[in-house]
Amino acid sequence: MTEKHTEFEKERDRLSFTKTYMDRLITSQETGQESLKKRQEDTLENLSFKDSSLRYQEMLSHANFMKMSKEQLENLKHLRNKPYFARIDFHQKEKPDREIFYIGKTSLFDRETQYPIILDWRSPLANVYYEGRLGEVSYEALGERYEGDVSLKRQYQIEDGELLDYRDIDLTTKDELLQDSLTQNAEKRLTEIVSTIQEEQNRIIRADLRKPIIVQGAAGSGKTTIALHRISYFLYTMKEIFRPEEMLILAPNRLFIQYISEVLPELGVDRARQTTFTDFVLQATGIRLPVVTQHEVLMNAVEKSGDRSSIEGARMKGSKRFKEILDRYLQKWKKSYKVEGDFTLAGFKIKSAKAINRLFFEEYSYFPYEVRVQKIRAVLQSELKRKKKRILEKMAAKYDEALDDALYGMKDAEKRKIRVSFLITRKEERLDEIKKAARSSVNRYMKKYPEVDVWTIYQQLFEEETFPTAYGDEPSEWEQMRKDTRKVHATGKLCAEDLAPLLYLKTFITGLDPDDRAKKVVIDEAQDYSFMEIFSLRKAFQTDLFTIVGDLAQGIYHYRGLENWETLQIDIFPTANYLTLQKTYRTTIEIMNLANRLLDDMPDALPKAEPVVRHGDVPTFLFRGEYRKGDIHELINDLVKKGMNNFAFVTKTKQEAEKLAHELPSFEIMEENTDELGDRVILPAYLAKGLEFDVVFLYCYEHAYEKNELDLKMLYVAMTRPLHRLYMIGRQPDDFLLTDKGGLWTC
Ligand SMILES: Nc1ncnc2c1ncn2[C@@H]1O[C@H](COP(=O)(O)OP(=O)(O)OP(=O)(O)O)[C@@H](O)[C@H]1O
Repeated sequence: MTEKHTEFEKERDRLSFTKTYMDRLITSQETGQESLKKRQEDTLENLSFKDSSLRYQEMLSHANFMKMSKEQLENLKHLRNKPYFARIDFHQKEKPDREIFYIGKTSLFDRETQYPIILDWRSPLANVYYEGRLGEVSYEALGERYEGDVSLKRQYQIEDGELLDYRDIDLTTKDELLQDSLTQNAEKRLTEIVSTIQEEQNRIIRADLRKPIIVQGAAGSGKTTIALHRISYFLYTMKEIFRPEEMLILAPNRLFIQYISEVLPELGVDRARQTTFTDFVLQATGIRLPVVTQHEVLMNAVEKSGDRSSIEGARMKGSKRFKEILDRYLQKWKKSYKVEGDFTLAGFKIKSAKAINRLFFEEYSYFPYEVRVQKIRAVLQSELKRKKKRILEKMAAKYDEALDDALYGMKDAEKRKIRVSFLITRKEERLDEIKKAARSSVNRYMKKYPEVDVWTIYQQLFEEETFPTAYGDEPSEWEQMRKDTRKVHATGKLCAEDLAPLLYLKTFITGLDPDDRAKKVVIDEAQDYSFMEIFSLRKAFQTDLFTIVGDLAQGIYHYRGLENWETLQIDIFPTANYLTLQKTYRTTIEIMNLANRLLDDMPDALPKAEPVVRHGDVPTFLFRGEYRKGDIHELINDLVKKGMNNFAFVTKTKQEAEKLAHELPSFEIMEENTDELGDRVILPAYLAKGLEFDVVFLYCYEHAYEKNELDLKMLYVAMTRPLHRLYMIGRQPDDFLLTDKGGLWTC
């Protein structure tokens, strides 16, 4: 018997032991659940309306427990088919022996000895598997540093609970598991990659969780995937402090949310909130108006080239300069909260205007204006309550004194009678008046504060008289932007670039509702965010826990988006860790080489993406005139036979996508709000961002790509979408900036 064979047997035994242990757990959990269910049914049957709330609470906690163990049970059953994917042999310095640890998606402990049968991939010790190779290593857990020696790293191929193969990784072997996983098709959209996380990716997932992180990563380098794995790691490490619902994932569009949704449960983060920046701000501000999207602005500029005003407007409203304008406007608006006149009751001072203003402008200065107002209301109410009694007593005493004077000081009986009766009635009336006034005095006083509606306040900023006071000595193009904004607002719409300022004003004026708050935020495709957007999010959530991932080479909204990451580091997240991802996993060397050439013509000096060694067919140009519909279908059928599952036609503009949809009825056109990504789709390049397909056809009808920054970036996005094949169908190679170099069409 060979050594490998004996070892294989041992591994098979180990897998069988793990599965048996899991089976026993599953059976005991199922029995436990049955008895819990029975108990619940009994309680329900015997429950009457007279039962105490304690009984109901007991039932509720049973139900919660059942839910929890049901989830655990489902997890266990799911894991049983692939309990672990790797093993490390680790000899910790202080310990006498080497220990073997199996690493899987979640941990499993021996109930009696508490020894880990499986280690969670997110556990500190598992880091040793992802970091570096064999030999001396160290890891940190609960603030302690442990050192030791890794003598073996082994990867397993397990399917349906059966061990198919294993491979040992040493200094020379390449990661075969990774190679295997990359040759698969995009049948399941985005997947979890816990078994093949690479060293540079692991560093991002596990980078200091208390600090913000900014990641510049090439197309296909795993930014989206890594950001989601980082949430999973975050929740695992910080489970005592954070709940999944407190995480917010901001995606570029709804299509993308649907695209990532499959991987979230796999990583145990499906309860994290996922939305787009637009939807989030509309929800947080309660504004229900249609938005002129940035795609519309972009398409307007692309399709009707020449109209630059909306692009210019977007650039201004996304800038740091605009934040300063808003700050000035807020300062001015804040002044309207200064009250004049003391808060009194029946002429008695309850609180002076000076003291009230001090509360607003000094003591409560950390709160949004409206929260300060509510706090002042509460203070006035409580002071009124405290002082009202004394005022009534004083008033009653004043009348009683007058009564005494009348009773004992007036000699004329008739006059005395009239005076006494008047004073008694007046006293009652006056006391009633004061009590009545007390009921409404706070409300009346609070009317001194301005009425707020963030949308109205924002619109007022663009009024002819208001704007100059906020924008100071800006050049005249700001005046054009002001007029353009007014025009859009007059149609009952708002521009995409209005959202960040609205969120900013909302944060300072009213603050976010508790339901809208988040404690950790992930921003994907961050290159397309403007300074104002990221700044407003940082202010709104008042946390530094941001994971920001993006690729400047894909910044198709560069006119409004971030030009570089330093701006974020300097002005928004000074403590941020900045990391890069250069290796790219999605596509083949041939496709990436072609796409990489576009980077040479881009204004920013961006490093080229390094494809992980995977070869494929050379990208092909097809003349549209010669290539008819029938040919395309034939080509697709051929590719299906070769195992390709999903296909996308990517156009430069939306108009072209619509035209093509008429020609290819078996393909579905994708819109911003489409929430299901099909297997045969047509979409413009800006919507393809972040997505991937087995095969991509770049299609040009009449809108060819030109050598300007926007087109280069759109083409780069489009070219980096395929996993396996790239075709370009157009009138001429130049439509895709291709030139003939030695018989090969290249960019
Ligand atoms: N370590 C890995 N193991 C296996 N597959 C990986 C790994 N890293 C990334 N991938 C795969 O590479 C592809 C690209 O990943 P992802 O979409 O996260 O990249 P991205 O950087 O966000 O891309 P883009 O910026 O182009 O949208 C996905 O199919 C992902 O599953």
